Amino acid sequence: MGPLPAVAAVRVAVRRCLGDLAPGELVLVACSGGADSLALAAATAFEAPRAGLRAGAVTVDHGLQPGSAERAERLRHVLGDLGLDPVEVVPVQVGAEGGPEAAARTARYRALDEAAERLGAAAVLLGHTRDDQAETVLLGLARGSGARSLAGMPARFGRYRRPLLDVPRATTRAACVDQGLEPWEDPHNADPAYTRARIRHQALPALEAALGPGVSAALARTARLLRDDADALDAWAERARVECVTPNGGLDTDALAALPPAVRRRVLRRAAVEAGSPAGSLFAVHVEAVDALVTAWRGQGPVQLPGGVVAVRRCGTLYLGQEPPTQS
Ligand SMILES: Nc1ncnc2c1ncn2[C@@H]1O[C@H](COP(=O)(O)OP(=O)(O)OP(=O)(O)O)[C@@H](O)[C@H]1O
Repeated sequence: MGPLPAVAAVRVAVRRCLGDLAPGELVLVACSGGADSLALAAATAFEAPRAGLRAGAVTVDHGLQPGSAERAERLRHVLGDLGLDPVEVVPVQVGAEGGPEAAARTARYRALDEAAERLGAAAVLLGHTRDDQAETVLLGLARGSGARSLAGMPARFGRYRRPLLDVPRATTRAACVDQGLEPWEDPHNADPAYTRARIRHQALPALEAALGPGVSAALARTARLLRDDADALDAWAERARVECVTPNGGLDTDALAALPPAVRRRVLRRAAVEAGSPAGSLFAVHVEAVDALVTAWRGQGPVQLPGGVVAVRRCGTLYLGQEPPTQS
């Protein structure tokens, strides 16, 4: 008898994701002990050896909840019993910058990066599912984000891979039950103090009740479509930017004005980031203010951007830098 459907679905997703790795390479599963990454760990332990790969796991102990160290040790044994080797528990210190969730994420990725370097891993697998992707898109919609944000999480970035982006959370849960695995339920995931939890437990169920089932799948599909669109627009903007650059390092406002707004805003955003504006602090309002120097010019003064960057228009040229250029 073959594996049960949920177990098979997770394994197929993992098999597809590992196809390009060379025999003998090490793949690490980032496992929190939750249903998604536990099902991912079990599937990787099964699939990797069949592809000639080695499979290990890393679990990061954020130390934020009582008993987290003991839980991590128990998980180490569960992962070892699945056949993963090595299995590492990495304790981290979580700072405060950007709020508790962002600080935990920063500490986690740093620990995962270090473990991957130290162990020489070719890939690190994350357990984000189709439902996580839908939640990300809904969050972006609620914030009025552009295509890049609505494109959600990429299936790959650097050494990281997300094999389960097309797999529903219900399937990872069923896969755990079918294999006798007991996932840990992070109380934060149900805590309405967190936006993500409210999206998961209130917003998406309300949408499904009003619009019918399939909303999560549709949102994840939107992410896939918008990723292609955003990639195409980014490539267009990169070519357009080169054509807008003036001999003295500014941007020609006539050339900018001739671009479609979606392309122009990307050119301006990129120019601001290159001038030293941190990408994470540069919002649509900032880019729109710079855009007004091009498309709604009425002699307005410099635009201040995060990171001390200033955008200023002089004689048909837009300059972005730490200091406005001296008048010539
Ligand atoms: N403490 C951790 N140690 C290792 N990897 C982690 C940890 N927390 C999260 N991850 C990785 O990041 C992914 C997404 O994290 P997120 O916090 O959304 O998931 P979770 O609900 O805690 O766990 P899961 O996704 O396993 O159900 C996890 O699937 C896992 O691959």
